[in-house]
Amino acid sequence: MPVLGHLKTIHPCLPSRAKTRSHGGVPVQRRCKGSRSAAGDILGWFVGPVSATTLPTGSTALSTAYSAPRTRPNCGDTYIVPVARVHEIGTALRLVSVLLYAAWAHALTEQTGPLVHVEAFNTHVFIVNSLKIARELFEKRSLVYSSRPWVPMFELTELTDFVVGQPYGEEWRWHRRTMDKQFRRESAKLYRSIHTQKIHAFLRRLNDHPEDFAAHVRALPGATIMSTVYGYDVPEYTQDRFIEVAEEYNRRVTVSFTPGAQIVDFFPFLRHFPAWVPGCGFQKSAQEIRALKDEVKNQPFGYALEHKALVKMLEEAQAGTDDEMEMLRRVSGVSYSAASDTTVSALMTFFLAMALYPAIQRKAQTEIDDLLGAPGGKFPTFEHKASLPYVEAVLREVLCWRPVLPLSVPHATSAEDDYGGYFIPKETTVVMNIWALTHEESTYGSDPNAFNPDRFLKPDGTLLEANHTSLAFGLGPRICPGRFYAEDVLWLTFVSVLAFFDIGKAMTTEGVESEVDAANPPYSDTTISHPLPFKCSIKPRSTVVKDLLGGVSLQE
Ligand code: HEM
Repeated sequence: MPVLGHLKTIHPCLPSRAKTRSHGGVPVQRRCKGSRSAAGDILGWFVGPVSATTLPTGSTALSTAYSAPRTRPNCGDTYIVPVARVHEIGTALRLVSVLLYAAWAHALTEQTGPLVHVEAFNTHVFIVNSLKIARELFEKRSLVYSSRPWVPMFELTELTDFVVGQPYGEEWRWHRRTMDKQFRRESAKLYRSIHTQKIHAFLRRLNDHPEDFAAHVRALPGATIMSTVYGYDVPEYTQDRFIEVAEEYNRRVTVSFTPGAQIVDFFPFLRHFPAWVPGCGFQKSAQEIRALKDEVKNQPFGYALEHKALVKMLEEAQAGTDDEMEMLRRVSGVSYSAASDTTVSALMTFFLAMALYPAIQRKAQTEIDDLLGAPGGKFPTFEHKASLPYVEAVLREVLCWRPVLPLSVPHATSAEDDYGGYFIPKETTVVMNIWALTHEESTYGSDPNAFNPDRFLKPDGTLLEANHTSLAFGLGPRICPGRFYAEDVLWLTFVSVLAFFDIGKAMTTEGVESEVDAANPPYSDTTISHPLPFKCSIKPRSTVVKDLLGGVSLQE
C-alpha cells in the first residue's frame, strides 16, 4: 500500500534553537533511533508515542488514552508515523485527524513534558500542559497568544461572524466588550429568575419521566439561554424551529471542524474551487452551514425585535446603527451555540459522577438537608449558595474532573515569540490542555483522577480561596465570557437535583447494578467532550418531593 503522508509528534519538550536544525523557521529535531521504517504496520508504529489501542476506533481515542499505561518517551525524540494501509484519501485524512487527537491525548498524561510540539503536514501545534506556562503565555503574554488559527473551513462557513472564531483585533474586542457586559458577574445575577423558572420546569420533567433524563438535560441550557437573550420561551415537549436549527448548526460545525475532517484543511487552495470539482464536496457542506448560521443569527433576533422583548442585551438594539445591529445579531447568535452543548456536557458529568460516587452524593444531600430541612420542604435558591460549600466543591470538581473542553478552543500567535529559549513562530496554533491543568498533582493532590470534591475544601469544611473552576473556562482575554452565567445554571441545577432526587446506577435486566469504571468512564473525543450515553436511576427522595414537583404551580 502506498504511504500517503507522515505525521510527526515531537516529545515531550521543545528543542532549543541552538540544538536543532531549522526548517521554514520551525525547529526540527533528530529522528528517534528507535524509529521504524516507513513500511511498518500502522498499529506497530504507535507502540511508541501513542497507545496502539487508541487508533482504530477513533471515537474512544481520548478516553482510552487517559488511562493507557505507557512509558515516557525520551525528551527530544521525534516519531515519524507513516499513514499506510489506507485505501482512499478521505480515510487517510480522517485517520490523520485521529492521529492528531491521539497525539494530543498522549500529551494529556502526566508523563509528558509541560510543552509539547506536534507537527502534521507542515501545521505546527504547541500543547501547553502546565499551569505555570499557561499563565505565562495566555495571561502575561496575552497580546501574542490570544488569536485564533486560520482554518479554511472557518472562512468558508463564516465562523468569523462569531466572537469565538474571530482573530485577535478590533472587531473581536468590539464583540467581546458587548458579550462581557451582558454576562459579567453582576449582569449574570440578573438572569437568575430565568434560571429558577427553567430549572423548576426541568425538575418537574425529571419527576414525570426520569428515564428521559438525558433529553431533559439537553433541553435545559437551550431554554435558559433563549429566554435570556431573546425573551423567547421554548415550548416544552414539542419541536421548536429555533432550537432545531441551532442544534443542527452546532452538529454540523462540530463535525466539519474536527481537525483534518475536510480535505481543504490540508490543501487550502481547494477553497477556491467550486463544489462540482471532484473532492470539493466540502463547498456544499460549507454553503449549508452558512445558511444555518444565518438562520441562527437572524430568526430569533427577528422574533425578539418583533415582540419588543425587553431583554437586556437587545435594549441597545432599538437605537443602534446598522453595524451595531449586525454586531448584536452576531453576539446573541453565538450565545446558544456556546452555551448549550457545553452546559449539557457538565450536567451529564454531574449525573454520571453522582451515580458512580454515592457517598459523595449523600454528603452533599446531608449538607442541603441540614440547611433546608427534610427533602421536599423547600426549594433551594441562590440565597443558600454561600451556606453550601460542599455543593460548591461538587461543582468545581465536576468542571475539573472531566473538563467540558479538554483542549479548550485553539489559540494562535499573532507574532513570533521566544519562550524559555525556544522559538514559536507567528500564526502557530497553541492549545491549552485544560485536562492536564485540572489534573496537576501539585494543585489537585495525589489522585487527580478520582472524583473528590474535598480537594477544594479546607479541613474545617470551608472553601479554599482559589477558584479552580475558572481553569475549565480558559485563561487570559479569551476566557469564556459566559462562565458566571454557566456556573449559576449548573449550581442551581445540581443543588435542586440533590435536594429532591437520589441518583444511582441503572439496574440490568437481571436486577443488578450495571458496572461502569468509576475512575475512567468513557467520554467522546469531540472538542466538547461528553460522557458516552449511559443510564442511571433517578428517584424522588420522598413522597413529599413527588407531590411537590407533581403540583401545577412551580416557584419562580
Ligand atoms: C459549562 C459551560 C461552559 C464551559 C465549560 C465553557 C468553556 C469555554 C472555554 C474553555 C472557552 C475557550 C476559551 C479560550 O479560548 O481560551 C470558551 C469560550 C467561549 N464561551 Fe464558554 N463555556 C461554557 C459556557 C458558556 C456560556 C453559557 C456562554 C454564553 C452565554 C459561553 C460563551 C463563550 C464564548 C462567546 C466564547 C468565545 C470567547 C472568545 O473567543 O473570546 N460559554 N468557553
